[in-house]
Amino acid sequence: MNPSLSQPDPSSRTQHRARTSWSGTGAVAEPDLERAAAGARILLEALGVDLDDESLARTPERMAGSLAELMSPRPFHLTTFPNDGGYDEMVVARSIPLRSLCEHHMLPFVGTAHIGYLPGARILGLSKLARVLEHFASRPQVQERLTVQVADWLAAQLSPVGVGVVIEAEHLCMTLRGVQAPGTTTITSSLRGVLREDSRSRAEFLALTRSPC
Ligand SMILES: Nc1nc2c(ncn2[C@@H]2O[C@H](COP(=O)(O)OP(=O)(O)OP(=O)(O)O)[C@@H](O)[C@H]2O)c(=O)[nH]1
Ligand SMILES: [Zn+2]
Repeated sequence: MNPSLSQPDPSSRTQHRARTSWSGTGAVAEPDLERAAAGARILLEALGVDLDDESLARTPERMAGSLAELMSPRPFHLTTFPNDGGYDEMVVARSIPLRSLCEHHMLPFVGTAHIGYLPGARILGLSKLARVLEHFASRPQVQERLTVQVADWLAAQLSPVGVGVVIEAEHLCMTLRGVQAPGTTTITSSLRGVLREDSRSRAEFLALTRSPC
């Protein structure tokens, strides 16, 4: 397991690598783009696509590159600051855009996330709430696991009093194909600490994720 994702780091900046190698979390190894393009060519031809057309000639390479891009989290460092002011109310980043890849169909799911926490001794650089989402979204995923991974990571890295993650997403495998239920979105949530145990804190967090700007 990548130690930077499992252990709180005493320093305020922890580098998070773009690629990870452990199994069971949807993480992927370095891509072999040449082999991926060859595979995409076989797939498209088997599906009856004519790749002789000039416009499609490089489609296998583009397809391989696009999928690899959706599985490539950008590296980021964790930045935290001492909570000198003793801030003890909720910090919530709302409507963070999300794109990920359904691990069953390799089709995108897209939506928004609301991520918040009740600070303890340290506060988090705000952009890191979006960066950690992007980190775990950039791999073949299921929405439930993504939601839990973001909450677990924040709980482990920040030791906050509470953590809340709500994700609402449209799965193209459900809206464009298969059952074809356009407009359906799926909501998942993961709460830790006080946000899970205290009904008023939970209600406050969930209200903040819903209230108009
Ligand atoms: N729980 C969960 N299921 C997902 C997610 N993304 C896709 N799925 C579901 O994964 C399931 C895969 O089921 P299968 O029956 O093997 O696949 P399928 O025959 O293509 O199913 P249909 O989509 O119903 O046509 C489908 O029900 C998808 O809706 C997710 O993030 N979480
Ligand atoms: Zn799917």
